[in-house]
Amino acid sequence: MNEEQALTPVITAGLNIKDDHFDYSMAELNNLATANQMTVVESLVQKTDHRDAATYFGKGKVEELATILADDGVETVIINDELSPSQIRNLEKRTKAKIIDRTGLILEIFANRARTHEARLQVELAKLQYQLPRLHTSASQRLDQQTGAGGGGFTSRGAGESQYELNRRVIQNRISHIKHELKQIKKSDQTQRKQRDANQIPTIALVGYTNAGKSTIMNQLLARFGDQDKQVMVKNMLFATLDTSVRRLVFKDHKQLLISDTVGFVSKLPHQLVSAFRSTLAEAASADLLVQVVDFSDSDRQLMMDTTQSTLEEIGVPEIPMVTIMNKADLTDSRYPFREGQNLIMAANDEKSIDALVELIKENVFKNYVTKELLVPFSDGQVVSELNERATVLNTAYVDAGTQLTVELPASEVGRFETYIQD
Ligand SMILES: Nc1nc2c(ncn2[C@@H]2O[C@H](COP(=O)(O)OP(=O)(O)OP(=O)(O)O)[C@@H](O)[C@H]2O)c(=O)[nH]1
Ligand SMILES: [Mg+2]
Repeated sequence: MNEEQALTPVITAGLNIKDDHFDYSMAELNNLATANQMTVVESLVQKTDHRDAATYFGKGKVEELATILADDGVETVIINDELSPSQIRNLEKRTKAKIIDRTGLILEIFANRARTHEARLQVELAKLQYQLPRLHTSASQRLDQQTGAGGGGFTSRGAGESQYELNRRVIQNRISHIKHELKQIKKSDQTQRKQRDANQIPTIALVGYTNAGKSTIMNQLLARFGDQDKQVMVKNMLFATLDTSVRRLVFKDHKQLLISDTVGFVSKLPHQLVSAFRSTLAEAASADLLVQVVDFSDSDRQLMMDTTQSTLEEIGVPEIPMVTIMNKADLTDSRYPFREGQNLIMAANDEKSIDALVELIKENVFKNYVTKELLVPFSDGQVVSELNERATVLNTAYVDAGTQLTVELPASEVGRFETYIQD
């Protein structure tokens, strides 16, 4: 992203209807705006007990908003909620500004940030689904049928079809086209995952609120146990990661696992994006262990953990064992690394913390491992190489009858080596 790009000045506005977390969600809205190359000039809040059906804010507040916009010379307003299409239209009419609701803003961030083909398709799909009910039906939108204007070039208008109907049809066609393409991608992803499952390498997934430090932790693990060249992007910004990256970690004892870094969650996730998340998080859904990363230095962390939990449920991630990492402890007074059952207080940039994290992960992922003594005749040399590759060989000795090994291996694998096991 071009850091030099000019920032768009905006005013953020919210309606507080007895919401205990209102200040938090307004602060988050401002961060979302910042993440979308905007600069928040002013924030406007109305405390009320209902939303106005026509203009969302009450009449007085709308006037106040229009005055502030004129005084500040700002032309864009971001609203902390999903508005109905007519509320957006009415507000635009009365304020003469461009109105973007929270959903629209998050969709814009995703659209600007998506990199892979799949992520781009997912975001386009979400945007089209958001646009569909927001198409204008007013008479002014009905263009002369002979001009064929605005038809997108690849479809022609049927007899008696209005511009509105045409736009609708173009969007619907595009939606089914994208859905089809996504299905194909999903199929090949599933094949890849099946292959990984067949390789029996356990997988873990980093999940949690946006900006908690998932990618930073991924990179620290890669630096020590993976491919240094395969680092992922870290940024102090909401939604730095949008695509899932899967990497391999190999520990000194030969045990290996696959780790995936995923998109972060945010409160009030637009429902149009839920399926985009579902597909991005398919890696998490099939993981053996979820590593929830929490920003321990944030006073709203409980809310973030609740959001993580409800988002995982919403996108249909099944009950998978989870450990919780209280990250960024260096910004708190807490002692770290500090382990408490399945929780760990740590800091991503602290070596001892990473050691403790690896220990916690290994305990959970490799818990069904057993240690066995094996005697492999020299004639079965390939078994020794297989064990060296796939199991943790703790000791090797050569005796007259063959190779004697002490190995640690998954209980599920024991059967395959039954004939060599000595007891
Ligand atoms: N002080 C401190 N900062 C951290 C720590 N871990 C991560 N950060 C910072 O927090 C910011 C966000 O880190 P990321 O790793 O990008 O967070 P993420 O969870 O991947 O965020 P998304 O990709 O947006 O979901 C960056 O500026 C990191 O340098 C930590 O333990 N201590
Ligand atoms: Mg990230």
